[in-house]
Amino acid sequence: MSTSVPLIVRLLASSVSVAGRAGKIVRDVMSKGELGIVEKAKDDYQTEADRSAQRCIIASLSSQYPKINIIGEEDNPDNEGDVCSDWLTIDADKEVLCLECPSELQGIKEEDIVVWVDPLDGTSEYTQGFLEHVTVLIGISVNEKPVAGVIHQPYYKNVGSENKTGRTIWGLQEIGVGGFTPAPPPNSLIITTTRSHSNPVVEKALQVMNASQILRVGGAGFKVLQLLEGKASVYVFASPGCKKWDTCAPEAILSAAGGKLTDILGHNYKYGASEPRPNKTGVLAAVNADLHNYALNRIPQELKEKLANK
Ligand SMILES: Nc1ncnc2c1ncn2[C@@H]1O[C@H](COP(=O)(O)O)[C@@H](O)[C@H]1OP(=O)(O)O
Ligand SMILES: [Mg+2]
Ligand SMILES: [Mg+2]
Ligand SMILES: [Mg+2]
Repeated sequence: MSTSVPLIVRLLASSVSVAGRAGKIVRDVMSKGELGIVEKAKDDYQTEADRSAQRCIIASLSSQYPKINIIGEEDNPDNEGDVCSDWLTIDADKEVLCLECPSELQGIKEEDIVVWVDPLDGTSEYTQGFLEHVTVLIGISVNEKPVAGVIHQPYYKNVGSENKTGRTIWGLQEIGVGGFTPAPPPNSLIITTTRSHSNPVVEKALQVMNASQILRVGGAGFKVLQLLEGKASVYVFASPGCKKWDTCAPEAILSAAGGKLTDILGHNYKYGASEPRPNKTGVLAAVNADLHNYALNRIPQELKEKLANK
């Protein structure tokens, strides 16, 4: 791959390709039927697909970009078993390689980059058969800010080309987004939120929204896709359950599309390598600032303080 292409663009193009390869591993594990489910903690599962997809992504990216700090959700899967040679993916998406590089990212070096990998977002839904909710997330942050990202949806049904399963959405700050058709938010207020990690505080933050509909689906990636495609207006999750790998890629793509992802108090998360992994103060996201503002102002101060002081 020509190194005349700026690093951040090459890395995004590599991430698009390897996310697709990881998505195939996710499908292959499911079709083999041996999920190898491990309960890491209460309501927190990991399957062979999570482990193998992460090994594929981290081995592929670190072989090409050895000085980038890559942080994955699954603890040290590379210590368990090797990486199959046909998982190693070093090609790069041709369309993305042609993208312009944002001016402020031209001189970025590998040491400036932290990549947050969620090899399988929506593990609960994966084990329960809600396969459309499953995504592979690769978030690229520079100096603690999410600047680019990939959401791959392994089970997306491409209408018209039945044999091609899956799609890959990407975003690059200042340049834009690709891999899908953006759509405006719905006419009435539709909220998207968790289906597998709710609690009374999460429910309270939903009630105050005065929404016409509440969609309960799995995965941070899938919810942000709903915002981008106009299926929901706001993503509200007043819980510390999500981690940096859940939100880095979705935030980068949403921001590149003109949207906003913050915590429940309206503050931005930082994505430096030393940041605490949990997003302690929840997730609030919308495809434009007006909807984000509306939702932020609907949440009562005491609920914000409850989350902030947990
Ligand atoms: N309480 C929790 N324990 C573990 N993971 C959580 C929890 N809450 C949220 N997550 C992670 O954030 C994602 C979005 O949350 P939800 O699906 O509940 O809306 C989940 O798919 C899961 O990611 P993952 O599936 O990668 O472990
Ligand atoms: Mg998990
Ligand atoms: Mg996740
Ligand atoms: Mg995961």
